Amino acid sequence: MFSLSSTVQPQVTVPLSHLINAFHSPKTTSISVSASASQNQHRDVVPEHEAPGNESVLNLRDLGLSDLKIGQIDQLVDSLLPGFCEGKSVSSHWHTSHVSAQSFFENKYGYLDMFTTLRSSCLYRQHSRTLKSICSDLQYWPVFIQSRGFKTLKSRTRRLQSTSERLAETQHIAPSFVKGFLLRDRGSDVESLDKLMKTKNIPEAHQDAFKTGFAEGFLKAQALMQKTNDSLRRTRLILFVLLLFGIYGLLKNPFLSVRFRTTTGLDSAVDPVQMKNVTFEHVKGVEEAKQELQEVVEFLKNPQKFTVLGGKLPKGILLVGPPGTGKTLLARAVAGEADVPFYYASGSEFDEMFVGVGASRIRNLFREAKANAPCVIFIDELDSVGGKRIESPMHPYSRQTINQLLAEMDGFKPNEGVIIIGATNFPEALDNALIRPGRFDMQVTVPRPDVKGRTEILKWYLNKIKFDQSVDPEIIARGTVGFSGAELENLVNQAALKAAVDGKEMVTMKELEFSKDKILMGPERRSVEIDNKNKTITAYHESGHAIIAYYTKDAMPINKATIMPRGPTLGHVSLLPENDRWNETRAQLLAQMDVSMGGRVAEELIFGTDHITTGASSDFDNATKIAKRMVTKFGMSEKLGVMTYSDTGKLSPETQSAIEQEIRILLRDSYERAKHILKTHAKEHKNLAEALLTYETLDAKEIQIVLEGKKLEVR
Ligand SMILES: Nc1ncnc2c1ncn2[C@@H]1O[C@H](COP(=O)(O)OP(=O)(O)OP(=O)(O)O)[C@@H](O)[C@H]1O
Ligand SMILES: [Zn+2]
Repeated sequence: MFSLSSTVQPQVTVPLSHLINAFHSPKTTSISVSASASQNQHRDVVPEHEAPGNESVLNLRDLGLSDLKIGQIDQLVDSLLPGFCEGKSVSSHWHTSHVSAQSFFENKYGYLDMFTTLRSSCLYRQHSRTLKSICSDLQYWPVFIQSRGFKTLKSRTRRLQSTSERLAETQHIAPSFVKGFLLRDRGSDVESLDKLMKTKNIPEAHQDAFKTGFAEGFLKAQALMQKTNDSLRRTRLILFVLLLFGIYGLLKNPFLSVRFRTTTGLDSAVDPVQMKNVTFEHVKGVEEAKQELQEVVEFLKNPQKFTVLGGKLPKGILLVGPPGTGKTLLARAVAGEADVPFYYASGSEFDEMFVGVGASRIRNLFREAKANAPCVIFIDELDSVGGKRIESPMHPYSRQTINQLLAEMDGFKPNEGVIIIGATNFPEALDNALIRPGRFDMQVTVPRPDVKGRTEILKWYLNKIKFDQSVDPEIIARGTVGFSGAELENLVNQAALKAAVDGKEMVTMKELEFSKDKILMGPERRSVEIDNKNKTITAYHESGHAIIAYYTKDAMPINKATIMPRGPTLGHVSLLPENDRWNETRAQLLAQMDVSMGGRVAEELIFGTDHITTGASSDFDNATKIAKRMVTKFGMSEKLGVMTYSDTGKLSPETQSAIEQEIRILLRDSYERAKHILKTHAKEHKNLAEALLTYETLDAKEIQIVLEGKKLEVR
């Protein structure tokens, strides 16, 4: 509430000239309001004794009114000077100015005119050239900043004050927030109300009322304004920071967003990782690769040793091998063995749609690495950055990226201590420039592990879980030809999960076999309902394979037989090679064909020719492939001789039919051999099929027991 107490009379003596001066708007400052104009309304007005020019300028702040609301001032003025507000000369101006905005632009649009603001600031005067260009750029932007909240009486008083002192500046009416910045540090020349009343001879009787009135209003307004001021300050700060960002962005790079992306993407690319915890101990089954990389480790540990002898080590090493064989692990182990920083980057990170982004990432990566030499830079999927697909519309800047990589590799000396290790699954896809001497000139093959390697890898990962002593990693290794290190790790993990699900305390062979089959053939399909007739057919079919494998000298040993549906199959028999087979003999190939034929032969012998099923198609596929290779590739047919026939479609019709003839004979003979074995061992065949119907799955030992005519222990 802003009201003067009722004791205050309307004819209170007020320093009118001061009030008038204080309420003057910029444009009326020069108009001197003579005391006589209002003399007839107030009897005790102190006469104007000072000329306007000499009079010390007084404003609302001097009176402690700087935070009063407009309405409250009106009220105050009205109670102090009844009829004053009706006076045309001053009051009309007052009313107009507090409803209108700071500028015509703002009045019209309700937004700040940013450009006028900038132009009117002293910043603009100091850095006129830079800001002028920004202004001219900015004005085409459809950005307006809402100015709500800036129009306070405080800012108006400041304006009044600065106006009286620097009239010229007020020609450009700057919004209050800029004014605020400009006037913020000015020293206050506020005189105390006491001093003021003394110098202006306010009668003592009215001094208290005068003070109380002002104090009340001041406090009230202060509380109301506090909130506005806080948000005002915050908004000022935000706007200022945004403005600085904008200016920085414009000066630095027109592609502001790209710039930010680059930096964030790059950070992850150049963060070195100290790989002390990974050593060659952790990489199993790739002994040759480890040996070749050992000298790189020596070099990183002691570069001087190599420099003294004048030896040059390759700058780049290319690890080539199928996915999951441990290439990344090997590169980490090199850094770990030498105890140097390891920089990991994936080739696909450098593949960017924007000009120069990939190249600049490479530049940064190498700059960072060189500063921390000796170290290892590892670029995974090198083919995606160093591939041959130049000028592809999907990767318009890949050429730039390759060039940058080449330039960086040429840019440091061989003995500087930076070793670049690249990894790829397709060395053929690499740009030739990358694999010439001086770049990735050393190739290390990381193949799929052999049976010995697989055993080692399985042992390594089995040691990380709880497993039963009966587990024989070698048996699993033998049955996982072609598995990579990553797949073997997965196999052990799946077995551990299976054991946990089944509530077992340890992983046994059963879980390991289970997860092997799951990876090889897909998950079991227990939910599939198979009728007894089909089950019986499957049991005899699978037993047929097993019997042939068991009684054929050169066939692989049986590992397991099952009639549990899995993936697309209804059952299967798995055989285990004793070793990885690098070479196969004619007898071995024929034995494989015979085992394949065993399924169909069994169906025919047991259920009759009319009841054979479609279930043998993949067996025939397999047998036919072997026969065809024997004839056309391995020179194992007497009739066609030791000659290879690569493109059978281009051969003469005679040769083609001769090949077909030979394949047919091989298959027919194989079928007959299988028939002979199954007829001979009909009893064992029946026993095995019935055991399968009872137990669903039989392992090698159990099959042997059944075939020896012994009884299986009840499980
Ligand atoms: N020889 C191995 N010895 C031990 N663990 C291995 C081996 N090979 C692979 N692994 C396991 O498999 C994981 C994946 O291997 P890694 O990432 O090194 O393969 P990669 O050859 O780099 O594959 P990609 O070509 O897909 O990048 C490794 O982290 C490790 O746990
Ligand atoms: Zn079959």
